Amino acid sequence: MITVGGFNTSMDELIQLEELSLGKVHRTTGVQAYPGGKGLHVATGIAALGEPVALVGLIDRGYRTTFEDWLGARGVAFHGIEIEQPIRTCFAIREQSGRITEILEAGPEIDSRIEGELLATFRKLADASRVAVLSGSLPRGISEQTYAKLVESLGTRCIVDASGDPLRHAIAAGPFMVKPNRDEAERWLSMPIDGLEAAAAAAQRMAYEGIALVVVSLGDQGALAFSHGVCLHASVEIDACINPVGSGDALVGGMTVGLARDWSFEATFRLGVACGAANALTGETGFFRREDVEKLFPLVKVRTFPFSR
Ligand SMILES: O=P(O)(O)OC[C@@]1(O)O[C@H](CO)[C@@H](O)[C@@H]1O
Repeated sequence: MITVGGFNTSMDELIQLEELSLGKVHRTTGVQAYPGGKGLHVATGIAALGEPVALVGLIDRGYRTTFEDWLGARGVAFHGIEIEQPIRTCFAIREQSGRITEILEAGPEIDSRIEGELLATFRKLADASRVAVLSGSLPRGISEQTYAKLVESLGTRCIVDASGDPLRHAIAAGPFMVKPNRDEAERWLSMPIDGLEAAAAAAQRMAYEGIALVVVSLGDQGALAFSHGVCLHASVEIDACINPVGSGDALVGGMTVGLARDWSFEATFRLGVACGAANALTGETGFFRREDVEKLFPLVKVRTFPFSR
């Protein structure tokens, strides 16, 4: 089994507009709402590839049935820790041009009792798993060291996809894999990442902190992966980018499956990049079709990135 900690669950609203102009009144051309949060997308991606997966996250009474039904239908065992306050809403505004603007609510503040339940549930499941994933922002009220402490205390290989201080602390704790995007890697390095060379340098520096596998996702430039002195670049062309929100989560889901199956570095990375691209082919946020992944997998161009510093 694989366990995903996607503690700060959300309802994701995808709002479609002709064009966004700051300070103006807008009328929508479409609105869709989906259960969301980075960890939830990672878990549904893992399930879509056929691996048993559990997701641990917050839930409120109003949305419990929606989440359980939605996740159950996708093959994810949901361990929702119930809170009194509503879970957060995250908005993605998609303009006709395809440009996307995200507005993310911080979410409810939780107390020590809920934190205890959340972490105990995650630890128990993760300890019995082949791989554990910690993904997304932490709920307010939880220490920024939480991911780091979990990484240190678990006997399972851990993958962390986070940002800011939770990422910084987690990197210092030495998880098996981290997957920052360009912005997150820039914040960690306090330096701009203006191309593949700089992304490779960032990945190498993270790896030197004691991380076996570092992947930096770079949007339409693909992704770079660094492991045991080898740097790979991978990308794949797709016909139309419909909704790229959640592509990083899909990449993490695919790589988690590759790791759980003990695939090679190259095959694991290829699967991750195929999943990330497949995610952009559907309108639903953080969702891909397995058949798209199967079509894209052989088309992903993976090459050794000539890099030495
Ligand atoms: O605040 P977090 O957890 O870091 O990110 C939340 C979020 O942007 O991540 C997903 C897309 O990757 C969406 O479900 C959600 O809106």
